[in-house]
Amino acid sequence: MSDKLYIFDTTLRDGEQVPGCQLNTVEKIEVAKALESLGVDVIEAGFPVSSPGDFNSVVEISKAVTWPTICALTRAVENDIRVAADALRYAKHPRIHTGIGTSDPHIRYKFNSTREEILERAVAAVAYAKRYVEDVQFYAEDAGRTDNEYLARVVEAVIKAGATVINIPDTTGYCLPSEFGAKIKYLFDHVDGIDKVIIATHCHNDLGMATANTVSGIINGARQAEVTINGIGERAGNTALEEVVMTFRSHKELGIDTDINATRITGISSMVSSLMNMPVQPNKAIVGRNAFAHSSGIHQDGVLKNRESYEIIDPKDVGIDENSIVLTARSGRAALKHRLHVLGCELSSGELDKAYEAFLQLADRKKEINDDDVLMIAGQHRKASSRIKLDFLQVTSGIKVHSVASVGLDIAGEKFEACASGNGPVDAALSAIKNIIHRKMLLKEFLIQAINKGSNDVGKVHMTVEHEGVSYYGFSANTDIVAASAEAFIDAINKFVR
Ligand SMILES: CC(=O)SCCNC(=O)CCNC(=O)[C@H](O)C(C)(C)COP(=O)(O)OP(=O)(O)OC[C@H]1O[C@@H](n2cnc3c(N)ncnc32)[C@H](O)[C@@H]1OP(=O)(O)O
Ligand SMILES: CC(C)C(=O)C(=O)O
Repeated sequence: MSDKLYIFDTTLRDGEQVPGCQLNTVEKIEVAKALESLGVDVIEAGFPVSSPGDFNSVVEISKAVTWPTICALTRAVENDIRVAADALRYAKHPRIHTGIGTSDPHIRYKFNSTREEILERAVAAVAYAKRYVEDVQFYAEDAGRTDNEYLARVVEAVIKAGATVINIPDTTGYCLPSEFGAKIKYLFDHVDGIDKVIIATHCHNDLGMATANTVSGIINGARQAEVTINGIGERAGNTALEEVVMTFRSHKELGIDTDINATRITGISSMVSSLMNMPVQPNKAIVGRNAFAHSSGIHQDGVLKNRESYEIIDPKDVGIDENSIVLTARSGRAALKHRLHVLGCELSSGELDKAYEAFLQLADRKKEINDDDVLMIAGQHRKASSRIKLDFLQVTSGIKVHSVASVGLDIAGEKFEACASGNGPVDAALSAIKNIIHRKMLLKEFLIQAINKGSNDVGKVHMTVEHEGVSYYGFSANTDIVAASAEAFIDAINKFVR
């Protein structure tokens, strides 16, 4: 039996505070429903007093969502709490999240106050919120930099006032994981009544330690993790939901788990990223596009032999069909062979060696080799066993000059050469080929496509050549589109010349 870790998602409150990430009510409902399907326990839907739009979003999310608790944030201010309670009136499980800064910098600079006064305001806010809802969560803002002894006094007092959940935020992302874990342990060791409430972590990522701090807090007794999808949030962001969930799924020996349906993680990550115009960095844990991509030969070989060589999570567990083997100049034969196999091309080991040489030459010119490139390389091997092969091709063309091509063909081991001019380089090259192959041939279809973007890219040529009333298809791909056209023409001719 695992201990349950409650997931409190604040994508729609702390995440939405980020400049450019604001969502309208319809979009927020869409995210809230996705969070519900994901299996989060609490959705922090907004800060109702902050604007009529945010108030309305909390109202509508409360109506739209059934299972999760709906939480609304307030300051330790009576009007904030009244407005939050009003916004939550349709929630099936409402929670008011109230609190105040408890660190010395907050007390001195933000509030120009004293520890005693702040303690009294904290208790009063919780007691006031209790008039409206049973479930009251208290946050000690900047708890990460709050003196532990004082923090323990505040926590004990708000528990006595009726708080059901106590949130210990590392608001400025300052703590070390050991320090944050020790803080949570200190509270468990020094606060009367702490066993009656749930302790929550709410860590920011200013030093890149949000997830580490959250995990450390949970190992030391916290049972609610406050997180956002993709880790979005103020400044460097909040703890990422996907990282916490998958840490506990990966470390079963910790005996802690969530109710999250992790196979929905990738889908909701893309949804939030696109609705909030917030791209996910490619190397982001779990949800970055490279999180399950292997691009170096040694890793690819290892993963192809057994996924677990380089993967601690099965991509299917987070909603990705399969990992990806990205072909680059750092890939080896194992990866190329695998891709060829997936594309239906089986090569002998000698052929694979040759294909690999061609692959490396192309990979040094292009950043990434895609399936069309691989097919092109495999196609070159088909060409190698063809009767007619292109031996050489030279073309001159330009503006206000005639295009001229000279072509050399190898036909069953015998060499032939011819020249021709044309109204463009492709026309000249094809005419030169016709001057060697004396057959009636009609070019019926001719299509050139760039495979990707960029002037260094490979061009694909598809061609249909009619001979004696029958159409023959020819294909080639080459970074030189005139060469690709000549090769596609020869590919088609090879199909009717014996
Ligand atoms: C760490 C966090 O993420 S906390 C949540 C942060 N999110 C937001 O701030 C977004 C929503 N905020 C808002 O819309 C506005 O700031 C409002 C509506 C809350 C307040 O607006 P204003 O009344 O114009 O105040 P303003 O934003 O300028 O200043 C904040 C005031 O709240 C006080 N305050 C800040 N936190 C708290 C708190 N937890 N409890 C009580 N008072 C607080 C400040 O001391 C300051 O008071 P002062 O004006 O007496 O000095
Ligand atoms: C309001 C609190 C929970 C917060 O967002 C923080 O301290 O970062």
